[in-house]
Amino acid sequence: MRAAVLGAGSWGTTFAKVLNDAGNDVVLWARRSSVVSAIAATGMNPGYMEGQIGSRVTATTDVFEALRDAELVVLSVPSQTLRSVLGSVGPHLDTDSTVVSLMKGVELGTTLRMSQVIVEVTGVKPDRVAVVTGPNLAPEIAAEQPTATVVACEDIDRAARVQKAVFTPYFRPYTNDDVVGCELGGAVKNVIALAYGMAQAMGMGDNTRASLITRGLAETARLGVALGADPLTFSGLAGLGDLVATCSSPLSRNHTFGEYLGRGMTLEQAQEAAKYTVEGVKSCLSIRDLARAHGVEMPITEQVERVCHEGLDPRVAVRSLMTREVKAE
Ligand SMILES: NC(=O)C1=CN([C@@H]2O[C@H](COP(=O)(O)OP(=O)(O)OC[C@H]3O[C@@H](n4cnc5c(N)ncnc54)[C@H](O)[C@@H]3O)[C@@H](O)[C@H]2O)C=CC1
Ligand SMILES: O=C(CO)COP(=O)(O)O
Repeated sequence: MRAAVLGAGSWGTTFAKVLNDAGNDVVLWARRSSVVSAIAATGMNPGYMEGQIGSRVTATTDVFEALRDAELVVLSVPSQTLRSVLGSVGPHLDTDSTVVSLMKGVELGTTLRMSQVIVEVTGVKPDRVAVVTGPNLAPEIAAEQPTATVVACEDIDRAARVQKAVFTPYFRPYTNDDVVGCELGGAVKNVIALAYGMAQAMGMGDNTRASLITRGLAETARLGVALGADPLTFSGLAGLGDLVATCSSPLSRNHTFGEYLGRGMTLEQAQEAAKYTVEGVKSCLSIRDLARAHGVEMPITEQVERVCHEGLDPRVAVRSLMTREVKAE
């Protein structure tokens, strides 16, 4: 297949390598010409991925050149920038191309999931949009460590075609037709990983952390079910799998950012220390709004939002969580 990957950050670059290794021709779109020059000269994208991206991958700053004849159009930019990146792209998509979202966020203001933003801005039908998500820390995949993932699409035949296109001995994709559940699993786990990082930095132990993962999954599933997701999705790779990987890994940017906040940094200080995409910091607001709009209780998400955006001390957030009225599991 011919694939375009828009966004040459950590995951976009690594996914270009996966596509290369699965036998596809790939054009990687980067905003900065320095990134394109580095890839042309060395085959690498230093600062975003270790090692060679692959001989079938070329890079360009011209988005229309990247999109030409692309059967797969893979989107991997920070969630809150997707709408502007897509602005001029719609008319340049091939009529039967598949648009693949790698992003894990919910748009601020609209509370739309990334696949919904794609449909709204480009006009493609929802069954042409696939989502790739799961426990997929990019540095581990770049090192070819065995990883499973999910390709979710309403059109299961299309999901199977994407599955074939990204299947390598180190990257094992499963199909799923629950786009809503898979996307929400990916977005909410970033918020729970912020809480987990805070708890870890405050010296809290394994009971606390297991409680956060379990109750975090419970509130994710509650929101998912309210929005029409299959509850089983949350016990799979896009739910529990990604939640465990992101919460427990020092490679996770959300986990690390949570640690900064747990050590007492302000949001601004943490942002100064972390010059990379931390989706949960913005998505905690949109996910909270989405939950409130559907009458769904998401207490961990509510407290993470208050720590991030209202300056609440994380210790006070923990106390608020623990002293809520008791109830049935
Ligand atoms: N890094 C990882 O391990 C994984 C990341 N993801 C998701 O993939 C998405 C992309 O994340 P990463 O590649 O990790 O982020 P990153 O911070 O490594 O790279 C983001 C890329 O987007 C570009 N960018 C930033 N603002 C832009 C704009 N306004 N217009 C166009 N391009 C812009 C940056 O120059 C950079 O190339 C996120 O939603 C993230 O949650 C999903 C799975 C794994
Ligand atoms: O989504 C990820 C792993 O599946 C990456 O998580 P971070 O964005 O926190 O690094």
